[in-house]
Amino acid sequence: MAKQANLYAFPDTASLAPALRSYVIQCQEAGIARHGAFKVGVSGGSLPKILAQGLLAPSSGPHDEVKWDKWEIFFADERAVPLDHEDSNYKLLKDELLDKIPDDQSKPIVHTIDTTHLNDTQELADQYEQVLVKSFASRDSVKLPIFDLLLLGCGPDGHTCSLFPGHQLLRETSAWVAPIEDSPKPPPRRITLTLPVVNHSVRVAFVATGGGKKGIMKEIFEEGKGLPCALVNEGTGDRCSWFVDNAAVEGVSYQRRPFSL
Ligand SMILES: O=C(O)[C@H](O)[C@@H](O)[C@H](O)[C@H](O)COP(=O)(O)O
Repeated sequence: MAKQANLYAFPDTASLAPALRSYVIQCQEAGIARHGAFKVGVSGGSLPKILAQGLLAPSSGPHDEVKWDKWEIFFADERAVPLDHEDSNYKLLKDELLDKIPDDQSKPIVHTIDTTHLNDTQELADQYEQVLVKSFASRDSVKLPIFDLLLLGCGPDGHTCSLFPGHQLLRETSAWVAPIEDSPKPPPRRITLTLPVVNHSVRVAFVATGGGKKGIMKEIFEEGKGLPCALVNEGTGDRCSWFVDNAAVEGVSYQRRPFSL
């Protein structure tokens, strides 16, 4: 049987966050061992807050250190808005996490969109793809960028990044970063990593919490039906891990795994 996504369920966010921290640190160490840096993509939603809960906690020792100076942060998707706009995923990450990193610690490199191209989402996407090209070596020599980790959310319709159910963007096979002008969830104009890039990541972690998620979690894990989150599960197998609370997976028939590294 093909290897399947890991489902880790916790009683609440307070117990999920430290496990997510351990998982992220493991990915960080693997990235540093591979290429001297940790290249991570993040999305918006509730993720930055839960991530901050885990990552800003005090270190329990040398094997539990967040090495911010090695981090290169990218956005799995971003809205075509200024960086200080309420809809900006960068602003969300900045407010929830980046601004709270203590002053005596180094700061990560953060790759934001180039807001001079906000009026042209194709150009915005192309420019962001060039940021990836520079960081992951030239596009000619690298077929797809390989993130050490993508940290993603799951929308109530099963979307992830800005890849929405039934949207033609799910069939994109060439671009690394694509524009979308008709996102069913506002704001409509965004850019997003494409499905091949997501599925090529060394590891993918979803964070989904709250009882509002259980209907869509049932669909993703029991039926699939081509939902974007299910396509990532299928494309990444056991490289994919879900960090959820019990409420989000109540009644979902899929084997939970005890969390351990
Ligand atoms: O760009 C967006 O529309 C949101 O960022 C979205 O993709 C979010 O990640 C999911 O809807 C999960 O949201 P929650 O984590 O808040 O449930």
